Amino acid sequence: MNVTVLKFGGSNFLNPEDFGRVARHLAERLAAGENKIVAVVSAMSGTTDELKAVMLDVNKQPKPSNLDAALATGEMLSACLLEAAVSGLGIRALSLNGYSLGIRSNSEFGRASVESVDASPVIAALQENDVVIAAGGQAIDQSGKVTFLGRNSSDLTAIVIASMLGEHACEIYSDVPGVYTADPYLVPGARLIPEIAYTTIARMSQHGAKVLHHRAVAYAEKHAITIACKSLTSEGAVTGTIVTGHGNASSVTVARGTAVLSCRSLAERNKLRALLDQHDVSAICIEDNCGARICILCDVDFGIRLVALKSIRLVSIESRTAVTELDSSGLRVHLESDYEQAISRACQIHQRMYPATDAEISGRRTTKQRSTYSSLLIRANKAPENTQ
Ligand SMILES: Nc1ncnc2c1ncn2[C@@H]1O[C@H](COP(=O)(O)OP(=O)(O)O)[C@@H](O)[C@H]1O
Ligand SMILES: N[C@@H](CC(=O)OP(=O)(O)O)C(=O)O
Repeated sequence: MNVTVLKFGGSNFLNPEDFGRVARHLAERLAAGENKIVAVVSAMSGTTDELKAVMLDVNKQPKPSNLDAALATGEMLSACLLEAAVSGLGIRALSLNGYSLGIRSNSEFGRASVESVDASPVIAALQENDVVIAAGGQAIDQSGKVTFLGRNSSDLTAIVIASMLGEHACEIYSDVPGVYTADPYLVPGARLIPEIAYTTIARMSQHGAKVLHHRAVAYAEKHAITIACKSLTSEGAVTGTIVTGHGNASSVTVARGTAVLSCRSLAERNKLRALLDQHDVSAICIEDNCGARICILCDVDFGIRLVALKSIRLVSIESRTAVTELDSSGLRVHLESDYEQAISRACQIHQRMYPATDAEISGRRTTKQRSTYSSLLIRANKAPENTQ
């Protein structure tokens, strides 16, 4: 069966009307001759943070499995809303979620790893429907509990589904058309990279380039899946970057909310480093004269929980923004306590890498629109537009 696999990130869903916009794009693709479509969706922009905050309001230390089940509802709702929008256009559509997708993970709640896949539920759904919608970032463990695959992990779900269906390509839609030399919302003059190697984008992603998830990129490389990074505009889909085996570019990344852990000795820090590596948590040792420190760059909550589970005693944990320059000579990480300071530093580094024109320098940073949890619920209670 010839299947097109696409993923729509939370940045595509700022408002409930956006489900209709994505549904119309899927309808156009089918009308243009595509056979079957799997659309993987993320929670609406900002929803995962809001769900987490609500849970922590109710219980400061929820069971990890309980928290995962709550976070997964963000993507489950998006999948239901897209199913409603697509079927409202008269297209046969069905949504699946962690319980029904056929993706199994281990039980490392908070950032579980995919262990096995069974394509039969998705294939059965595709036989009966033209569009199958999958809730991203979730799976089930051995005991049937839903697990969360980590922040921004819907990309991983899309690549896993493409691979399980034997496809060699996956389209990832975001609010930017592709991978840039820096976050284009923060650094004026950031340049679009038309083709980039898996290893280069994976490193950028581990250091804060959210546009693609590094574990999704690693899975794509292992299973020879080409990723097309795209954006849905009023003129249709635009492709900005293709991720394949080639392409390199210097870049600067900004990762907000990284955790700097001060250990009691170098030996303890090395032990901690080994533990984080073993669980595939990106971290770097800080080599300076300020003691034995290590910085967790992604999966921060999961990393800190691991440390607590192993009863490793720390001197302190501090939050920092990490600014990383990546070029052919390797990478350098700068840690800043002030976010605005971190952005200025990123801009300076980028200006050194890619001297900008006056127009680019005077360009102002753009901000993103975020929806709120309460407005989401109020709007989701309204009848879908196209279901008369
Ligand atoms: N180097 C980069 N290239 C493109 N986008 C980047 C980069 N670094 C950070 N970003 C950010 O990644 C965002 C897209 O990722 P994300 O917010 O997770 O989108 P989605 O919800 O669609 O998955 C962009 O809006 C941009 O702010
Ligand atoms: N629940 C995930 C959803 C996800 O993957 O997000 P996105 O595709 O919008 O980066 C998160 O926000 O972490």
